Amino acid sequence: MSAVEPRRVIATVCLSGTLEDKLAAAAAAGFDGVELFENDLVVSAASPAEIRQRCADLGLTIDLYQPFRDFEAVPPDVLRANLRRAERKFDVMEQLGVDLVLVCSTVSPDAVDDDELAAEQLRLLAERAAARGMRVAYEALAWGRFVNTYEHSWRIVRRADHPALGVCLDSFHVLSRGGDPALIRTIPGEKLFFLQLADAPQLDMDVLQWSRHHRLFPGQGAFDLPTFVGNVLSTGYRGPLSLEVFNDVFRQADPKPAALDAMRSLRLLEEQVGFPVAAPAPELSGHAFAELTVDEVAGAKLAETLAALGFERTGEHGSKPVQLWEQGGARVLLNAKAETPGTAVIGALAVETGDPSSSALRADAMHAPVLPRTRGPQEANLASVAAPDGTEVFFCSDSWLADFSGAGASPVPGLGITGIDHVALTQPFDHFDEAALFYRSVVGLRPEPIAEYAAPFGMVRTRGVVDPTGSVRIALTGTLVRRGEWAPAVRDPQHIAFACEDVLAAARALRERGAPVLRVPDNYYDDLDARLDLDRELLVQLRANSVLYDRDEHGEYLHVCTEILGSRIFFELVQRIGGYAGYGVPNAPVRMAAHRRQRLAADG
Ligand SMILES: O=C(O)c1ccc(O)c(O)c1
Ligand SMILES: [Mg+2]
Repeated sequence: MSAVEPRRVIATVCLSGTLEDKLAAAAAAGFDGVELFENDLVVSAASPAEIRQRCADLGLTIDLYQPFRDFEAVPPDVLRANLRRAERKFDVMEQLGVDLVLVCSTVSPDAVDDDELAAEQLRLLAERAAARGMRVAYEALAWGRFVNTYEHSWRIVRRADHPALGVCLDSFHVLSRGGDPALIRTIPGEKLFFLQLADAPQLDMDVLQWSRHHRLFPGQGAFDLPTFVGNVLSTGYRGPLSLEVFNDVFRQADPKPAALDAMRSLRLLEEQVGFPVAAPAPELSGHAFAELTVDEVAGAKLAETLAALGFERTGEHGSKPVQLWEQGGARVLLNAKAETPGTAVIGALAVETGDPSSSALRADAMHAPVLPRTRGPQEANLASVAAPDGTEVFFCSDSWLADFSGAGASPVPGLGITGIDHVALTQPFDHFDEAALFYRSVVGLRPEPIAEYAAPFGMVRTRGVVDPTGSVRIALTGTLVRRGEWAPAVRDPQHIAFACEDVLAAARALRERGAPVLRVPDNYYDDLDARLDLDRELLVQLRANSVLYDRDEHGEYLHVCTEILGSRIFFELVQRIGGYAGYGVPNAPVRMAAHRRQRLAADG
């Protein structure tokens, strides 16, 4: 693979805002250039020359002007009008300083199914473009009326045989139709004028709707983009890698973080196809700790619950109001820095890496800069970055423990907790796909398949991101849409799930200790019995102790939750038997409804 970095380009359609917002965001994220969408220019008060200057000031080139639609295979009078329209657009392009225009395959009722005519007319267009020092890239839309595969667009371009006419490849149009990207290798690289990249979730729907609403940045969906791009690069193509993502959420999202999300996706893709990377993600060996940001009141409640769970308060931070609680390999920090009464949120999570400084380098290369931090002279130098939802992610070896001193014995015996199994973060709507990509590209976790389910307060999806050895797990949850003000009594709950050797025994002990265990209704156990035909005695025990149960093809999962503590935290004890790989997703709606009952009862 070439050691030369590719040009990184983003289509203005990917981002929200006016053209000024989009250009500023693209430049701030480090893009080299943009595909300028006509709509963005038409609504702008700036002249094309001013837009050109603005881009130059930001260090951006305009790599493509688009789209030009419904040009080819038309009767003579329509052709005349289309050529006139094209000349007007060439005028605009001249002022913009852009020499490449994208022409999409026609969807017009005026067009006829005639490749010879299409090629002849595109050749005419290419001649007009060439006379002005410009070129035309012809793109097969997946829903094009006659031309809807890249092979077909290439046949027409070959037939037209003009140096100013080439193909624009768009991964969405190829992969959404199940096209074979290997045939791309038969196109000479110099006839590939442009490469547009988009991923998408695997949906069974009309391809135009799929494309206009659901595209994702590479690495966020189900398409095999590394293979696709590998094929393109093998032709000798060395033009830009350009993101063209039509997505309803991104169109409304703050363009600055959206552009960073886009840039991360491109960097990850570059790595996957063999471009040099600044720093590979080092191996991880587990969760070092989870830190809860609390106020005094919620902090006391959480401390009490941790004690009931058998945690020991083993230390105090040397210079900050932070307590360390431990059991087995599980470590929780309570940081009493919150000012809002009742606050209890996951402020930070920490992963153990053999090489914290490489992890920090990796994060920086993936556009997640290390956060500034104040520390005392003797304290460990911990690097952390901000996840899209604001959670701080630390990279640690075990030296951080030296910052804590003093110890206290637990008032009650431990409950067989061995470590943190996973940290579950409810993502603000708009940040779900961005978060999965963040953990993948910055931290080196692998996204698992998305589970989608109906919950009391909306359709919800959950996706785990896990390191290759399964030692670090983060469960991301989010709603599919967010409309209106109606909301559950607990907004965006978060939890820490502790791995436990015997959840039933632990649940029994918790009940005896009067710990705030979440009550699970009888209907759930009746349904469990109907669905899974569990052993009688096991079912009795689960029911008596409010323990939830699930199984998959690998094994079984027992879990028990506490009530919500403070604003949005609960703890969970989980027991994986025989390689169960999930998070008890079928039980999530039961838990959500139970937490609402608990909250309403407490408020009531
Ligand atoms: O949806 C469209 O119309 C459209 C326009 C231009 C493109 O490059 C594309 O892939 C789709
Ligand atoms: Mg396209």
